[in-house]
Amino acid sequence: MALEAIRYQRGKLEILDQLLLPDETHYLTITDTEDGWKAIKQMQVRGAPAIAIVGCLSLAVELTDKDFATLVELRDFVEEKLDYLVSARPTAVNMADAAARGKALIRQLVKGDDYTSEEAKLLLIKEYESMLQKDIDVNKSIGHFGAKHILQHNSEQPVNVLTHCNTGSLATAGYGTALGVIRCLQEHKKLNHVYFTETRPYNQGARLTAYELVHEKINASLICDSMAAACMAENKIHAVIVGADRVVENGDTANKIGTYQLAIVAKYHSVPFYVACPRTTFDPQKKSGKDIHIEIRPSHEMTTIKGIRIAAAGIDCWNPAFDITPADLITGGIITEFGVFKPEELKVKFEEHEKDGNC
Ligand SMILES: CSC[C@@H](O)[C@@H](O)C(=O)COP(=O)(O)O
Repeated sequence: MALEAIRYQRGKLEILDQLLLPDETHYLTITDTEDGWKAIKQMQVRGAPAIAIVGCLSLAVELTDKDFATLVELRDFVEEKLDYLVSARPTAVNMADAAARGKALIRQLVKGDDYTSEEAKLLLIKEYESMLQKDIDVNKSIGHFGAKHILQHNSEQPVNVLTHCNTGSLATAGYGTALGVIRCLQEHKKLNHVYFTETRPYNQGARLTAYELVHEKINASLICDSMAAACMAENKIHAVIVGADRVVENGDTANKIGTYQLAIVAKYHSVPFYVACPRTTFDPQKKSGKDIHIEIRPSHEMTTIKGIRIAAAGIDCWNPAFDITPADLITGGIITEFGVFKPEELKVKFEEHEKDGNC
């Protein structure tokens, strides 16, 4: 059975508390945007697509039983809540993208003046509800294109891959991005072995990816982040595949801290380096990685594990949650729901699909 990280029915939202995994399976009830904001900030839900889905569905549940006297009142409420949700975690762009689309929809409904506030509210709720299935469909396309590309470059033989952080069912509505590619390779019996990093400091690899890989019975070995170079030197790795929190116009990519060093090591060992992400992770407003705001997380996420101190008391910490991988290190390509593209092609490719009404 697939892991269910987000449970939703109209007016009711529950998320699997990822801070308690793998030891405890506990679903947390989200009743409004304040609960949604807190769950995102504290990383009870994390991963760029899942952040956007939970943020938007937290607004959907808050709206369900709320009445608005006018369309303008509804619009002002929605816009304020969306801005609030975007502020929870600044680097991942998917929530900001969903907020911009939500605002555009509500403004269009207000302008047309064809709906009552109740009807407009319902349209927005339905839009956000559709994100769950859309995300799964998008991830399956990413999986398909990524697996196909990797196999074409490896004579269709089973491959060994290396991944970082958690990009699977827990980070999305289901299936996953980089982990979706791995899942697809496994489904086609073309996956030999997965090496994956523990992903310090918050151990999304050791806690969450390990949990998913065990659940899916995928052949895999956990490595410490510091073992990646030795792993590539000693084992034949056919591809490194990671997710993304924000890809900007020139293809520079923000992803979990440690991604940049993996890309450098991959280049040194001539291993193709892939980024797997949906269109909603692309931010054409920002020109290069230098323009991306990197979230700095609290020190205790480095100095303690489950409340137990592992670093000397009193030490200062620098704890950026993400780093930037320059486009020229993304040598395999960027795997999207529309195909695999070179980083510098991405903007044009997405514009073509937008024109065709696919985005
Ligand atoms: C499909 S998830 C893509 C990224 O969001 C993922 O690789 C990542 O960096 C997650 O970081 P996190 O800090 O756990 O939210």
